[in-house]
Amino acid sequence: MKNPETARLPARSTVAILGSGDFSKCLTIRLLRCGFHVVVGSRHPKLASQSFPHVVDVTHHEDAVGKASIVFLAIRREHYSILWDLKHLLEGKILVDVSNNRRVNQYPESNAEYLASLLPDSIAVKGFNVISAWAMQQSCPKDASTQVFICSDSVEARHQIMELARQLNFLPVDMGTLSSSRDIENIPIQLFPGWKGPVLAAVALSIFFFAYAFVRDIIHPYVKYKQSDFYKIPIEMVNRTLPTVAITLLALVYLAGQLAAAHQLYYGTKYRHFPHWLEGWLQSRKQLGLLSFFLAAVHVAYSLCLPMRRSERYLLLNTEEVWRVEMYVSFGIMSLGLLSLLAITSIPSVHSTLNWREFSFIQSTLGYIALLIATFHGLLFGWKRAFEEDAYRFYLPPSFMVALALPVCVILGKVLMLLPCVARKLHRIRRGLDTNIQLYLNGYKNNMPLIV
Ligand SMILES: NC(=O)C1=CN([C@@H]2O[C@H](COP(=O)(O)OP(=O)(O)OC[C@H]3O[C@@H](n4cnc5c(N)ncnc54)[C@H](OP(=O)(O)O)[C@@H]3O)[C@@H](O)[C@H]2O)C=CC1
Ligand SMILES: [Cu+2]
Repeated sequence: MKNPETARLPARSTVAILGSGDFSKCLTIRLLRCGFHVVVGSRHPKLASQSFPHVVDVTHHEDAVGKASIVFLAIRREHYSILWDLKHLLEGKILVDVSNNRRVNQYPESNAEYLASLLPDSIAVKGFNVISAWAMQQSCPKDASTQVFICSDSVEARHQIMELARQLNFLPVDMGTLSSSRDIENIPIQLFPGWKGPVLAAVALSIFFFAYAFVRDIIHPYVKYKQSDFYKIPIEMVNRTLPTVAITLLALVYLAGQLAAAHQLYYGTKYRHFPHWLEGWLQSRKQLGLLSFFLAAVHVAYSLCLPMRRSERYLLLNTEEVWRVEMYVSFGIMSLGLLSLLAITSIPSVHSTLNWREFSFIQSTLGYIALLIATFHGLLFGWKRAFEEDAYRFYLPPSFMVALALPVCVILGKVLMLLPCVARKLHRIRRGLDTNIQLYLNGYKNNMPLIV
């Protein structure tokens, strides 16, 4: 078996592409733009050449692979059998498999491993499959969407293709041996893999809080006073459910971190694995936070479209009431503002402009502050109602009170966690004061008082 060229790829070197479909066309454009020469292999070169720029050499498969040491396979896995006839021509060449499947784990082995078993004398490299044809022909902003994952059993070939990716203005990510190709092939076809748990949690909480409010605020008046409030379902009920779910999700974001800290404290080490469920929970904090943000934003929209009838009631309210309403609206807006900051900083291109400390300051410190303010928003919304007798229907308290239980616990948990830090700081300040007083007294004794 011949070795692939190890030198860096000089510009104007030739790259071959088999297949003349969308991916082939877009890859050709990118290669040309970055100074490479391209030769395309097609079953019908005459026909295919019409859709490529003139400088591209569109020819038969045999001819194309003979002209380059790197060959991109822009054909589907189902058609890899045509490579069998080119076997001797492809010996020692680097074959880049860019293919994707329609379903996760569609075949027993990954496409790249299948290719390697089909042509053992060539060098299979997996890569570029996460880039869509459309993104391929874009000029290239440097963000997460330009990452390409590359793997191969040949270290040299892998490095050579990573270098090529860099020259095409992509960000190559070294994924090691060809056994990673299955994971790489699954990347573009997973539908929101990290979102399943958080969305299920949001849906379950929504159903719970909606049913809760429905029983309390619709069924109860109906049973007790024959009063029909069903018209409240589309706006009032929904707007009662949204903030309760939003604040519960936000509390869940921080509860996971606290459980992790408790786990570490309990076992006295941070090198012990978290249980599976906690690991999953920790990894879905970003999604939980974004869902919370989304629901809070919708809650604001709903609140705005609740008729401005409240403003008339202002005339009837006493000063204390006006204060309460003003403050609860203001806290709501503030916490939404902070939540949008959290949401924006979790976008990869924004995230990458922050260092680790900045990111954790925004996501952790400001996140807790957002939770605290949102809790105040809820408390101010109904501090009086909680103590009124008719607030309890079927012995059920208003849903905002149920929803506030978890955030309050999480905030108390954080305060508990902060206590040792505060105590240590106080201790340090006191020790500092003690020494200063001692110095002062000593100085006083020696007739030279110190100013502290
Ligand atoms: N389109 C995209 O956005 C992306 C595509 N990919 C992957 O790139 C590969 C190509 O995709 P795409 O360009 O969209 O597909 P197309 O269907 O547009 O093109 C595939 C090409 O394969 C050749 N071909 C078709 N049938 C046969 C056959 N029976 N035998 C041999 N060759 C055949 C044809 O070229 P000719 O007629 O010249 O021989 C055809 O142009 C796929 O594996 C896909 O998974 C990966 C990432 C993104
Ligand atoms: Cu609110």
